[in-house]
Amino acid sequence: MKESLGNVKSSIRTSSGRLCITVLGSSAVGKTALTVQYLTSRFIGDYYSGKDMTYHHSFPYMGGSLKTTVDILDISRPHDNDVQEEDDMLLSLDTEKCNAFLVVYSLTNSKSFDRARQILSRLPFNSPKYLVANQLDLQHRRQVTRLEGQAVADEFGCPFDEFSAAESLYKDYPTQNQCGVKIVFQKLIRQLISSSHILPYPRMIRFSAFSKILGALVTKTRHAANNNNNNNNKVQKSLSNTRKTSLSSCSDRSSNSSGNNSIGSVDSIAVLAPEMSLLHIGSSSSHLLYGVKSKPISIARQKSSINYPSSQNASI
Ligand SMILES: Nc1nc2c(ncn2[C@@H]2O[C@H](COP(=O)(O)OP(=O)(O)OP(=O)(O)O)[C@@H](O)[C@H]2O)c(=O)[nH]1
Repeated sequence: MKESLGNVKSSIRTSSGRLCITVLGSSAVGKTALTVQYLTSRFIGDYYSGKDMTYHHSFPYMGGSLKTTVDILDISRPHDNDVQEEDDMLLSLDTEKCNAFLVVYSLTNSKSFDRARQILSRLPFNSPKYLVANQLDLQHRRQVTRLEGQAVADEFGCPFDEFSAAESLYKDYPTQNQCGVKIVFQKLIRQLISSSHILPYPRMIRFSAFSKILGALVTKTRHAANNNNNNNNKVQKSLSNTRKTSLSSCSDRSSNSSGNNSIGSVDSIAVLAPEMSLLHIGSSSSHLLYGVKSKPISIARQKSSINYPSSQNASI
């Protein structure tokens, strides 16, 4: 038991700073089965119990134009005695971290329902949560009614549903629950995205603003180069000043083999960096940079031959 709780703590802590869904509940309620059902659309039936698992899940959003990685922590509870240590750990969770919780009980087991209620009462108030009753295919062994489940969910202000992780095996339970497991996880991830610092790309950088600035700079520099060297030196000086304020994360992807520092090479992006720095919010900058890369840079390439990797190669 101690070993398992040790795993619980370290799993939740190592995932800090990333989007994370933690699946909690009593032993054998189907936490692993639901997680595997979401990730693979399959019910496997027999899972190794006694080990916490972390699944790294790539989640597309904004119509597939962006992706984020979500850790799904499946906390194993091989035994249900000694809940005190788990409670302490839940109470100590940092409310600032990006954690959402899926609390699971089996509708065939009233003790697991009581435990789910306790867990909900110990979770950070503002974290996204979902209460799920599993094993809906085992209606004949039901010990907890749907109304009871709904009442607890209402008490903690979270959504509630009844599912069967074995939905691919059992087709004879209410059809509104088909694909339900997927919807639960997707709702939680969307809530996490909107409550984290990952801001949608289209609101953050405007295509027209980007191309206007780039166009103005290209024109200005050509003009300066054609007229005289003094003016050109001024432009170069302003570029180097601006470069100091640029995003440091630009540097790793902006190397130019020719070493050319003129407009149209690395400095074009450095000049644009003050605009881009609007996007540089907290730990989520890599996601935002992904948004910056996807369209505007291909435009920049058309106008000024910047040699950047294509947006398909951009990683988050
Ligand atoms: N009939 C049915 N069986 C299920 C369902 N979900 C899980 N099971 C079975 O219940 C058992 C326990 O499932 P797990 O997913 O391992 O449960 P867990 O909550 O992860 O258990 P621990 O790892 O011990 O904490 C397995 O034998 C599953 O096959 C379901 O929706 N319907």
